Amino acid sequence: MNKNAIIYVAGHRGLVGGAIVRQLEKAGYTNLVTRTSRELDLRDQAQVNEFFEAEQPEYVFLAAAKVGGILANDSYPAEFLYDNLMLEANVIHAAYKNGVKKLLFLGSTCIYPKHAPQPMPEDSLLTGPLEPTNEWYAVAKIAGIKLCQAYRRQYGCSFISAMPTNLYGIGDNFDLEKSHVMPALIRKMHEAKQAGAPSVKIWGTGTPLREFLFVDDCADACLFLMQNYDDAGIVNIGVGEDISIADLARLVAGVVGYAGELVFDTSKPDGTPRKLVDTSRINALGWRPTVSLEAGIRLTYDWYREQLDAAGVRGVG
Ligand SMILES: NC(=O)C1=CN([C@@H]2O[C@H](COP(=O)(O)OP(=O)(O)OC[C@H]3O[C@@H](n4cnc5c(N)ncnc54)[C@H](OP(=O)(O)O)[C@@H]3O)[C@@H](O)[C@H]2O)C=CC1
Ligand SMILES: C[C@H]1O[C@H](OP(=O)(O)OP(=O)(O)OC[C@H]2O[C@@H](n3cnc4c(=O)[nH]c(N)nc43)[C@H](O)[C@@H]2O)[C@@H](O)[C@@H](O)C1=O
Repeated sequence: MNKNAIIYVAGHRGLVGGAIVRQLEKAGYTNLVTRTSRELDLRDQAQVNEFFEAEQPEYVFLAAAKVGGILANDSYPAEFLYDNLMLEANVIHAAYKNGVKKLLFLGSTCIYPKHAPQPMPEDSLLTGPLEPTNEWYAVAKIAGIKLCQAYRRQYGCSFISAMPTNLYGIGDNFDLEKSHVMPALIRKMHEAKQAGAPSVKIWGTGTPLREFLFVDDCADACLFLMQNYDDAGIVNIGVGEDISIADLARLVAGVVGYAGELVFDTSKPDGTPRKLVDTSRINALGWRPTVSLEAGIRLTYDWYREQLDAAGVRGVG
């Protein structure tokens, strides 16, 4: 990618798309094209075709998707399947039709079977049943991977797919019903501290194991793959270490400065018991993350408080 190449970042207002834009700008790329979902609904094929014909992007980071935590995935199976299938099919097909030089599709580690070997290697894809709370989303993401591989095989398109582990960081969604666990814990602990509440509810048993990657590290990996990788095989992006949800809650409580009790609400789902990716493929290519879990939580908490401050919400403790 030369520095004035036309680069379309789909989903630039989201957690990952926002971080990709920050990385691209930091690296000196000057010709970024972005659209909000209001300006361009990627589920609409006519709008997508018109956009690609007009803008002629040379590179595409496909970070637009219908995304959410365990409860949102479990509650809205139709949208998680339909929206994601439509938008990725439209973007990938238009990228082929308009001669895009390279496209990076973002999947997720929930594409792997619920009981995949740990850490999960890329070749465990499609070797067993999926985790029921997110199978709709996972099926759409697997279809996106297969679209990239099909257009590469039939038409020689340089379309690649990356599978990031659970992400968090600046620009995250802090909605308590729809978010992932990290922003939910930060918000719950912060509000409990402000209110002097004696306890905080943590969903599930606290025993599931998850791996967390700071989003700017993920964006760095996306840029690295765009520049250094061109193959049909999918590539995991992760840190290679996991933590139980109970220990994560204790870590977040420490960063926020909340000393109350953690109560486990077992009426909420645990989801997959463990999700740790095998990162040997991306490590062998020469990429590693740089932000530790505790440092990443601190950066995210600082950013969250800045947002509250800017919105005039009491709670900067
Ligand atoms: N968050 C995580 O933990 C993980 C995320 N990923 C992957 O990273 C990618 C981005 O996720 P993340 O940044 O967290 O998600 P966010 O929800 O933060 O952002 C998604 C973005 O997609 C855009 N979007 C959604 N629907 C449409 C549509 N119909 N038309 C146009 N744009 C649309 C939204 O645009 P707008 O704001 O304009 O409405 C939004 O900014 C996804 O593919 C996801 O699978 C992978 C692993 C983990
Ligand atoms: C990225 C990934 O994200 C999702 O999978 P998930 O890892 O299960 O997601 P999660 O972050 O929502 O939960 C992780 C764990 O944490 C527990 N947990 C505790 N307390 C809260 C809580 O307050 N909120 C949430 N959301 N979870 C909580 C929760 O019960 C679960 O055991 C899928 O969308 C999937 O499609 C996907 O790709």
